[in-house]
Amino acid sequence: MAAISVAGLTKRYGQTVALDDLSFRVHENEVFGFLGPNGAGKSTTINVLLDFARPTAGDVRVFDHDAQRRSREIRRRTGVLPEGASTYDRLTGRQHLEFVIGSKGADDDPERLLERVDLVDAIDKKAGGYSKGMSQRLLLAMALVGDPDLLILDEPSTGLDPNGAREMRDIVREENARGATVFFSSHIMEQVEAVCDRVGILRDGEMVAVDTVSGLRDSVGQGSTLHVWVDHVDETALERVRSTPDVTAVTTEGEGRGGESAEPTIAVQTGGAKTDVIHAIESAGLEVRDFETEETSLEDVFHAYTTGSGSGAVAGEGTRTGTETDTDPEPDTGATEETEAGRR
Ligand SMILES: Nc1ncnc2c1ncn2[C@@H]1O[C@H](COP(=O)(O)OP(=O)(O)OP(=O)(O)O)[C@@H](O)[C@H]1O
Repeated sequence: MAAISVAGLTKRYGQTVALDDLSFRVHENEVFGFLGPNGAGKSTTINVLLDFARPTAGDVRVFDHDAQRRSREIRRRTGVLPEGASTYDRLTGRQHLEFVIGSKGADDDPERLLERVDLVDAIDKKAGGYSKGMSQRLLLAMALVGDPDLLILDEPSTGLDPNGAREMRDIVREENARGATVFFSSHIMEQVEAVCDRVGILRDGEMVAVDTVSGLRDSVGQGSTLHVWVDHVDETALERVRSTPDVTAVTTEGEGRGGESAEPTIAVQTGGAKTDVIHAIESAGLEVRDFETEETSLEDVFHAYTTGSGSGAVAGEGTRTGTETDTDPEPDTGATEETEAGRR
């Protein structure tokens, strides 16, 4: 059973198509990174998963429950850190947590939750006096109440300093080790790369790629870039490098490292053996002074897919097949349609 199954999801706001026939699955107990530029439709997708926005068309299931008809059950099993959520100035950290614990019928200890996010010292201080990062830590603690089966984190590192961001990643890993599925929406590549098993890239309401980070790297066809510093460059050497297996692009740079030396550089994009490239250069009589490899970053992959140069592969995906039916006869009336406040 998939933790999240989205099939043919379209969401329109008037003339705006926020989501366009979107389909993807998140497996149980995976950390799934949901990436996309501003306005791609990430928050809209999350709002539909939690029934804060109703789809125009499509089938959306969380733990095999229909997202509209079984939203109460889904929300009970889900911890959410919504993008742009704020805390209540007049309530303390403890009171925030007690409210969530009570409304979920959980029995967590607020002190233990705040220890996890390194905020226990401020447990009885009013959130109005919290810094942005402290508020974000409190919101993360609120999402952890009741050991949810699914954690939905929308831009969770907003307002966090590098230490806070690292702690947040540690918590994602701990939650995942406990058995939780984590749906991690962000446009910060490093965060996603550090914790996610698979990544989906959304562009203009469409999923343009779903794969592991390394699979996505391969799919943009760049492999890695080998920078080779040489004594001089000539056409014979470049031609030999171009005809080396798995080399996809060869460029030269006149400046050496730091810009002050005259050492020219050959930059080679290759999915194959680096030694083949070095041999090709040396066989043309050039002296190789140094070389280094630059892996394609997820940022490069993101750029390729969100600016139109990606290959558009959606790996390991498939829309839901079969004839699952939702058995809940009681439609949940707790939905708040399309309101920002409804996400909190
Ligand atoms: N309540 C709404 N009413 C009208 N249009 C909306 C509403 N919510 C979202 N949209 C539009 O839907 C599209 C997708 O927005 P969404 O907030 O889902 O994107 P996002 O990927 O979360 O962006 P960001 O990274 O900036 O948070 C945008 O064009 C946005 O303007």
